[in-house]
Amino acid sequence: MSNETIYALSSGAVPSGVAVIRLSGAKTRDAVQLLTGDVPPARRASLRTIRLRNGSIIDSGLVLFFPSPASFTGEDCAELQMHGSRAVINALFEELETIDSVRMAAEGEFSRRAFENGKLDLVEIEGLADLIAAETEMQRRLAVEHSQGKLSRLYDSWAERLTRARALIEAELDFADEDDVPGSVSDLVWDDVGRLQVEIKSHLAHAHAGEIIRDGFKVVIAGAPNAGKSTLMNALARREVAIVTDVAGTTRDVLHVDLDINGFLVKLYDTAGLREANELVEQEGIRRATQVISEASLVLYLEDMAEGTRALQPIANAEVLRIGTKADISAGNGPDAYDLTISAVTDAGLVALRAAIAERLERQLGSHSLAIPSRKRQKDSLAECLKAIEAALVDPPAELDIRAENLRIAGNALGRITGRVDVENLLDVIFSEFCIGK
Ligand SMILES: Nc1nc2c(c(=O)[nH]1)N(C=O)[C@@H](CNc1ccc(C(=O)N[C@@H](CCC(=O)O)C(=O)O)cc1)CN2
Ligand SMILES: Nc1nc2c(ncn2[C@@H]2O[C@H](COP(=O)(O)OP(=O)(O)OP(=O)(O)O)[C@@H](O)[C@H]2O)c(=O)[nH]1
Repeated sequence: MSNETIYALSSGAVPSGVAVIRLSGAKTRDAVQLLTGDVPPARRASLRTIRLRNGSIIDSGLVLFFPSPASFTGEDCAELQMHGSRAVINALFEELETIDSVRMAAEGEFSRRAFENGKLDLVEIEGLADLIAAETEMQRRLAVEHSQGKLSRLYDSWAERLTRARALIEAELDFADEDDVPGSVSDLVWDDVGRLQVEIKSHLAHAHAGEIIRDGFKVVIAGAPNAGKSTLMNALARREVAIVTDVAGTTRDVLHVDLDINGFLVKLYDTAGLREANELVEQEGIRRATQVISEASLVLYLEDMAEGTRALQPIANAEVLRIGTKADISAGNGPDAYDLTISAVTDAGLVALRAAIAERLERQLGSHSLAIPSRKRQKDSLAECLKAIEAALVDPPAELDIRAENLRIAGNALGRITGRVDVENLLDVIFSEFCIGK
């Protein structure tokens, strides 16, 4: 596979002002020569006319050549920066297809080659995928942290400590008879493994924050029919996402919008009004509402202050904000009955509500660095690492060779996160997340 040269459109949707077509592989130099008549000086943007073999002009563009190994993939790479029209790109691609062992890249194939050539590790690759998908400021910051190797360096340093510990234990095993490895060496080893255990535990405890930043903070609007749930959803989304009527039981399906609150992704859900329903569709709606409420990080529990109608209690493991609605027509039982009162008609209370969501979110996240895991894959391997360390430290201690074996298992779990240890079966899953051209 890797002796083929790949190409793809790496910039966004066409038409665009400029389109970047990337090439990587052994035939890159030949392809550039064929298209432009020469190979421009390394890493310098050079304006060239790009032609078909028969001499007719496709377009003029900037051409960059990155000789191996100093390129994104580590192979010979080139970029053709052309006018971003479908016709220009099609003509260029057709010409590239005529070159032997040059073909269109698959999703993530450039990044995969960068990984295979040791340019990026798996955490950096995942960070890059997250960076490309980032929509909010905090997602961007987290992704930058990952893509720049901050997390990888931490895992590598932990893996090194485990290796050092094992080396010292092996020495103790080898020289046990000779009595020349002082007992205190082994004490130092286990002290450090103990400290490592504490560090990994605390790191893992922050995974939840990483997941919330990457995947979003789930906020669910719940309450009795007609409480004003869909109206609030529309007001927060600033568009008509949900149907609003004065018919109780209008919302059936769970509706969803993404909000950006203080740079955090907030996933907001509108649910069917909670009541004893006889009708099948509404019952199903309520079942779905109950389900999403149970997964929420924060529930906005709405009550129409004019009606004072009490909904069925939602089943929330999450924090609940009690919100009195329709403040323009009723003050209800007074503000004390609610955490907040709002009116979607006058917009009263909406700024305070956004601030309250942000406050709950930031409180649930806690404040710490962004060198934290954000994916289940990372979390699972860290948990595995921790389990093996625990086994190595269990009291009363096991035989020394068994303890050393547990340290080896722990180190491998860390190595799998960065991809330095057997991960072949994971690669297809990870790289399929990318778009073509990355
Ligand atoms: N035009 C263009 N812009 C781009 C990219 C690109 O590929 N092309 N990138 C693509 O993601 C990002 C920048 N990331 C890059 C990362 C490494 C290398 C690279 O050539 N690395 C070599 C040389 C390093 C050096 O000279 O300092 C290497 O690592 O050996 C290039 C781009 C964003 N902007
Ligand atoms: N005066 C006033 N009316 C409101 C306000 N918010 C919603 N309403 C009205 O209350 C009625 C019900 O609003 P919806 O947003 O559909 O209520 P819901 O809770 O989504 O209702 P279901 O989908 O049936 O569960 C509509 O007629 C809205 O126009 C408000 O702040 N003030």
